[in-house]
Amino acid sequence: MKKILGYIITYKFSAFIALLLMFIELVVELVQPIVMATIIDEGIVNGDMRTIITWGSVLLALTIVAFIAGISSSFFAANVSQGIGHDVRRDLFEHIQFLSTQKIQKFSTSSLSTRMTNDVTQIQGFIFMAMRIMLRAPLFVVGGVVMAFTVNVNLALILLVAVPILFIIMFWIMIQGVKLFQRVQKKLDSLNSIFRENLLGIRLIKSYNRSEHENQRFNASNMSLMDDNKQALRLMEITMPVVMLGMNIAMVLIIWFGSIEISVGGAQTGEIVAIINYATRIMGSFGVFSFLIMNYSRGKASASRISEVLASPVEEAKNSESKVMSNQSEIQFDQVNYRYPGSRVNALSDLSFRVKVGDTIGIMGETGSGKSTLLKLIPRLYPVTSGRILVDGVPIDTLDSQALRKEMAMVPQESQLFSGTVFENIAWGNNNASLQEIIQAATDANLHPYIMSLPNQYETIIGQRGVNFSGGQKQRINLARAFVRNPSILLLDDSTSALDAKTEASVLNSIKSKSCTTFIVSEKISSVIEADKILLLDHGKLIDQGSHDYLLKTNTVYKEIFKSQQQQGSEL
Ligand SMILES: Nc1ncnc2c1ncn2[C@@H]1O[C@H](COP(=O)(O)OP(=O)(O)OP(=O)(O)O)[C@@H](O)[C@H]1O
Repeated sequence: MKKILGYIITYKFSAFIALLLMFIELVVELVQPIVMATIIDEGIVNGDMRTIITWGSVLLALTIVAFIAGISSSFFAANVSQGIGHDVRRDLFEHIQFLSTQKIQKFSTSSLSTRMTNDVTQIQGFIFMAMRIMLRAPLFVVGGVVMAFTVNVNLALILLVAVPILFIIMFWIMIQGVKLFQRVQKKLDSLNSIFRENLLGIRLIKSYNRSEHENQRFNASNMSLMDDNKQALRLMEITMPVVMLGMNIAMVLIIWFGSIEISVGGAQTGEIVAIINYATRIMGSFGVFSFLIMNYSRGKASASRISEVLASPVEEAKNSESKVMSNQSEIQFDQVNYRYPGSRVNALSDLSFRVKVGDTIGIMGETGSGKSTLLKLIPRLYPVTSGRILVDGVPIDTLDSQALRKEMAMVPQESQLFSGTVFENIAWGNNNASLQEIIQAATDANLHPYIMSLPNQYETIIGQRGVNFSGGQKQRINLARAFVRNPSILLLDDSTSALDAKTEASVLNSIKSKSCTTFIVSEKISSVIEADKILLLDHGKLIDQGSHDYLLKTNTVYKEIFKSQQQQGSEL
C-alpha cells in the first residue's frame, strides 16, 4: 500500500485541497448540533424569536458551506484517484515489458491482466474513498465525542465507553476482511484464466463438442468465487447491526440519564438533543465503516498484488558499458545447462557447439527434445542455469539485453499478429523501414503477391489475432517482420511448418541469400537439408552435429528420420 500511496506526490495539490475541504465539511458538521442546542435552549425554550432567526441563519449558512465543501472535495478527490489509476497502469505496463519471460510465466498472463484492470480500479475506488470518507468517518467519531464533552460531560461519558468498544470490533472485522478479500481476488484470477483460455480456444472447444465440459469448469470456478465473496460480504454485513446495537444502547442510556439530569437541573433539553445528534451522526460514521472496511480490504489486497509486480526486478542491463555487438556474430555454447523453474530435469544438458558468422544451423530432434528452449536462450529470454553462451567471445549475460536483441530477429513457433494493418504488422519489426523495405521483406517471405491481391493491400486490417489469415499467411507475415529487421542473427522456431513445400523452398532460398547467422528449428529434414551444420538433440542433449551428408553417413538415428520422411513424402 505504501508504494501505491507514494503516487499521491504527483497530485499533492489536489489531494491537499480535497482533504482541506473535507476537513471544513467535518468541522461544520461538528458545530451544527451545538448551534441546534443553542436554538432550542436559548430560542425555543425562552420564546426568543430573534435568537431563533439569528442562529437559524447561521445553521443554514453552515449547511450551505458543508454542501459546497463536500462537492468540491469530491471533485478534487476524483482528480487524484483517476490520476493515480492512470499512473499505476502506465508503470505496470512499462514494468511488465521489462520483466523476464520466467517472471511473466510465474505471474501468469490472466493474473497480470486482472492486476492491470480490476486491481487498479479497486485502488482508484480506495483512494477516492480515503479522501472523502475514510479519514472523515473516524475523525467525526473522535470529534463527535470531544464535542459531546463540551456540551455535557456526564452524558458524553456514555459515548466514551461505547465508541472504543465499537472501534475494537471494527478493527477485528477489518483484519478478517483483508484476508477474505485477498482470497476473493485469487479466485477472480482463476476465473479470468478459464475465461481467457475459452476465448482463445473457442473453435477447438466447438469442434470437440466440449462446451458442456468447459461450462462445468467455469461454473465450478464461478461458484467458488461466489462462495468466497459471500463469506466476505457476510462479515461486512454484520458491522451495521453491531454498530446499531451498540449506539442504540448508548442513546437509550443518554435519554435515560439525560431525563434524570434535566429533573435535577444538571442538563438542558438542547444539550440532550445535541448529544443525541452527535450519537446519531457517530452511528452514521460507524455505519459507513462496513463499506470502508470492504473498500480498504479490497484496496489493500489489490495494492499488494500490484506492488508485487512492480517490485519484481526487471531484466538487468548488467553491463550497459559492454561492447556493442558487431552486426556479424559468431555464437558459442559452452557447457550450457538449462532447467525450467520448478522442473526436476534439465531441458538442455551440457550443450557445447560453435557457430561461425553467417552460417545456417539446423536444429533437429523429436518433440520435447529442447529445440525451442535452445533458441530462446540466445536472445536471453531465459538465463542459462549454468555454462555460458558467447557472442563474438562475449558472454551474453554481460551484454545489455536491449543491445543483444537489437541484432536478432525471432520468429516464434506460434505466429503472433497485432491489431492493425498488414503494413504495421511487418513494420513492427523495424520502425524505420521504408515502404520499399517492407515490400522487399514481404517478397522474401513469398507474401507480396498475396498482399497485392487483397482489396486494401498493405492497408488490410488484420482481425483479432489474425483470424482473417490462414496459418501459412500468418507465418509469412511473421517471417517478413523478422526479415525487415535485417538482423545479424535470425532465429526461426519451426516457422515454415505451415508452408507448402514450394513456398517453403522459396522462403529458405531468400534466407540463404542473406548474410545473417541463421538458426532453423524444424522437425522436417527438408527445412534444414542445406544448413551448414545440423544439431541433433535428444532429451536435451546434443547427440551429434554435422552437415546433412555427414549425418546421413554416420548417424543411424538421423538416417532413420530421413528415410521415414522420404517415405512419407513419396506417399503423399
Ligand atoms: N515454459 C516452460 N516451462 C516449463 N517447462 C517447459 C517450458 N517450455 C518447455 N518446457 C519443457 O522443456 C522441454 C523442452 O521443450 P521445448 O519446447 O524446448 O522442446 P521442443 O524440442 O522445441 O519441442 P517441440 O518440437 O514439440 O516444439 C520439454 O520437456 C518441455 O516440457
